[in-house]
Amino acid sequence: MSATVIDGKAFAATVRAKVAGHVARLKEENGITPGLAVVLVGQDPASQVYVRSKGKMTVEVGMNSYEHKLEADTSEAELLALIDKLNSDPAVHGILVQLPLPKHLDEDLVINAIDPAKDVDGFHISNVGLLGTGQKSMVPCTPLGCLMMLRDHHGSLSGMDAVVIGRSNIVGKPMAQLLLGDSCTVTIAHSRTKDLPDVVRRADIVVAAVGRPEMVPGDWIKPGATVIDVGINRVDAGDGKTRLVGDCHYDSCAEVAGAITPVPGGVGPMTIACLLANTLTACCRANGLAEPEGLTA
Ligand SMILES: NC(=O)C1=CN([C@@H]2O[C@H](COP(=O)(O)OP(=O)(O)OC[C@H]3O[C@@H](n4cnc5c(N)ncnc54)[C@H](OP(=O)(O)O)[C@@H]3O)[C@@H](O)[C@H]2O)C=CC1
Ligand SMILES: Nc1nc(=O)c2c([nH]1)NC[C@@H]1CN(c3ccc(C(=O)N[C@@H](CCC(=O)O)C(=O)O)cc3)C=[N+]21
Repeated sequence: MSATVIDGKAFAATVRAKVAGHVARLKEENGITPGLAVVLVGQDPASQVYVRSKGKMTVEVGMNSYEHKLEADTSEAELLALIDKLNSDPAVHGILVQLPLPKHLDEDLVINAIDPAKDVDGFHISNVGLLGTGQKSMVPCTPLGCLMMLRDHHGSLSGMDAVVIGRSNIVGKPMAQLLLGDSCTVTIAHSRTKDLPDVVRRADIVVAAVGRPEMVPGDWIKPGATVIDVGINRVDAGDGKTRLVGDCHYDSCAEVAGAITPVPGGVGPMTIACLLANTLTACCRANGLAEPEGLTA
């Protein structure tokens, strides 16, 4: 069998076009322009690339983008003061603090200082709790993007066996909550899981969010299963250059799977599209306007 390739790049473009349509209407009918503030602390090159591409796409869909680049040695008090300012700025509807933060800053403290209504990453404890109890919340972008692709491919996910490999707060745990919300039977695997290959072999849906290049081989995949590869790993390409690979071994998984997301061009672009969708949703909620349909979980 040769898997259907789920084209995240193309799907993300349709999500952004939908967002852009709503933004245009918000401007015209309500005189409101959604605004997204991205805060980057330090000079990590990979983070700088992401922040630049987020800013570019924010502007492309018609929103205002506010970038705040702080020195690596910024104090916690300075960062908290900036978040305070953004929390009370009515032009800012979404706030994203790029992770990871430099070691001297307490990530939990910083994230929980963001107004939950503006927490477009969905990392604030209030949003985590709302998601866990099935209430309206801000849903983390990467898992939301994965869910959108799964729903689009399968229609209903009800009753499917799903295995999420990875239990991080930003991907694995919220992904498991969303799959449970769609009535999958969910297993969360991690570094202490016994017989990981056997666990993965039971799954109709495999979401890999580990951070280990090409860790999941094709012979772990149940024939016909759907593989969502969240991993973004930069590896040596041999010729002095580097290339991106996922957490799944693409060629061998694609031979057995029914459907698979590529890296690059899979989950990554959907993450950014969902960030813009969340910013639009936050803006609508802040202004008491109807939320766009199909852009939240
Ligand atoms: N496409 C996108 O938009 C995004 C991609 N990513 C990528 O997704 C990947 C995961 O990110 P993130 O969740 O932040 O990573 P973390 O490092 O926070 O979590 C990794 C998880 O994988 C588990 N793990 C590690 N080794 C193994 C193993 N050998 N077998 C089974 N489980 C293992 C860990 O288990 P334990 O808890 O026991 O240590 C942990 O739960 C990375 O490649 C990252 O770059 C992340 C965010 C967005
Ligand atoms: N507060 C916070 N929120 C995040 O959502 C967040 C974060 N911090 N820190 C870092 C991770 C990583 N992440 C990615 C987003 C897009 C791509 C993406 O668009 N990737 C392209 C390739 C990009 C390239 O070529 O490097 C693709 O997969 O096709 C990847 C990774 C968001 N993260």
